[in-house]
Amino acid sequence: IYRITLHPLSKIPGPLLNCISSWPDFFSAASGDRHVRLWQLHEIYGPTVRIAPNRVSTNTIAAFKSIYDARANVQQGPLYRTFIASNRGRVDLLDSEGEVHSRKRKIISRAFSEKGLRLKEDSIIEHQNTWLEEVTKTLQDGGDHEAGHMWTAPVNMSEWLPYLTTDIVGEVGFGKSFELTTNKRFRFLPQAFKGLVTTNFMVGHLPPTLQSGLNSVLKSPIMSLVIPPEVLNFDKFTNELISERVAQELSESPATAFEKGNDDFVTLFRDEDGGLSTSSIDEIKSEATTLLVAGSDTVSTAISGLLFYLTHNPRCLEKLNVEIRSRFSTVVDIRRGYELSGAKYLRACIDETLRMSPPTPGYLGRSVLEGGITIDGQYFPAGVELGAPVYALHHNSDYYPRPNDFLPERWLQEIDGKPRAEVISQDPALARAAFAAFSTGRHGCAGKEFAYLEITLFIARLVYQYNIQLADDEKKRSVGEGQGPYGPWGSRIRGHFQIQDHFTGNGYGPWIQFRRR
Ligand code: HEM
Repeated sequence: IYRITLHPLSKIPGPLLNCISSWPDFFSAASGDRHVRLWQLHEIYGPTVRIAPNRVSTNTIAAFKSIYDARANVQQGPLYRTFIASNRGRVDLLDSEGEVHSRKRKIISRAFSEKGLRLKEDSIIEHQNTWLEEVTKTLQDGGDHEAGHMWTAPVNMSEWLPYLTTDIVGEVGFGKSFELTTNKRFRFLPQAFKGLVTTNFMVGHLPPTLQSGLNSVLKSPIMSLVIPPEVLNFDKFTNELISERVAQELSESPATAFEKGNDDFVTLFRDEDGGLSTSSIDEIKSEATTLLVAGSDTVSTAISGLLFYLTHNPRCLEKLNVEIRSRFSTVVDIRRGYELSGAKYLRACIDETLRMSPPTPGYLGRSVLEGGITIDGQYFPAGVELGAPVYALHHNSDYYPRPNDFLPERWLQEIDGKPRAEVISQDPALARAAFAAFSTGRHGCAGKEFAYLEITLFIARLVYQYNIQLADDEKKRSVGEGQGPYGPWGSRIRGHFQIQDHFTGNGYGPWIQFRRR
């Protein structure tokens, strides 16, 4: 009764069950569809909704800016304590606060600086070339180069792209390619990432009393009896990976390492004297898990989504083909620089994909600190959890007219030489302001520029060299799409790439075929 009468959040609208118990939000998180459920709640209850006794969701730009502002009076919410627990009590960049966070962030940001990106470009391209060679090796049954029938067999992007993005993050982050693309040995990794985030996401949404109990269990060795084998293998894998890389690093003087252009996370964590102390090594281990997951899962979901939307919207694919094929005269020229950053339609397609099916689609909760915070004119006291869920913001029709249509044009000032206003009633500045795919503020994505580079190079080099199409097999064509008129509200549109929200989001498909131009 207290929770719906005298509680400081009692005036905030929301379903009665959510206001009195944390279980409905837990079940929503466990289902993988919490992002859609939050969108539904905003459609019903308006911009501010109480989604659990002590948890509020908002879907306005002002709230998004205030909650995630670098100086906002908040800290990472309870979910992040579960991340710490499952990382054996070690605190990493994503879970840390204050000075610890600033120091870690400074180190990790060096990897994604202008110089860092320049150093990594060759490696990204090399991995993408290997991947393309591998997935285009098998022609469809009856395929015959001579006869001009050269479509490859359909390839499941959400199975194959994680191999590529894991290879890339391994190479640039830890100086070691895992070679998932060409070798089956480490192909358990993407499943392990998924298992780990899904478990953490569920535990992190249990009612508070149960959660703190389970967090202690997560830290204890007894967990190794119940943790799925691929997650245990992952733990062993990161420990061995870092130990091996550290031994190699220590065999080189700091000057040699930097001269050789080593700028992975191991080199970056050297202290001012060039040493690598035991605490730094422990710190690298704690960062490894986050970086491997944050840097691979997200990018593969983004590229899968983009291939889904391009093959479902032939008009957009055609425009993109024309843009890329007319800007470059050879694939070798497709690198960072003026021509690639001038490919505005490509960037608009990427942003529209990240809007429609964001790889981190959900509610990134923040706990209000002593002194409280005012959001959209409303005061929230210390202890309340606040968040502006990415998917709900991205489908808010006040900011994005026709929110379920894939319209890259909404991001452009000029469309085919005509002022944008004549083509679509979308203010690109408003679209930009409500864009939350990478979040913002102190914990905003550290790898944003790296992610754009990876996706841009991949798509530009792909469409320059290949024609692509959705699998011609009826069953495979529908993988990844919405469920049609009988599916749940918010998941019905066939042309909408569906994702599951487990903190990072995963999709299924699309199955794509390639044909060399
Ligand atoms: C399309 C791709 C990506 C998307 C949509 C994305 C999105 C995000 C979001 C929303 C956050 C904030 C999470 C939170 O507040 O809980 C975040 C944080 C982070 N991301 Fe990304 N990310 C992407 C790619 C990458 C890549 C490629 C890397 C690195 C290789 C990376 C590294 C990080 C790190 C280290 C953080 C934590 C930052 C901090 O807490 O200070 N991300 N990302």
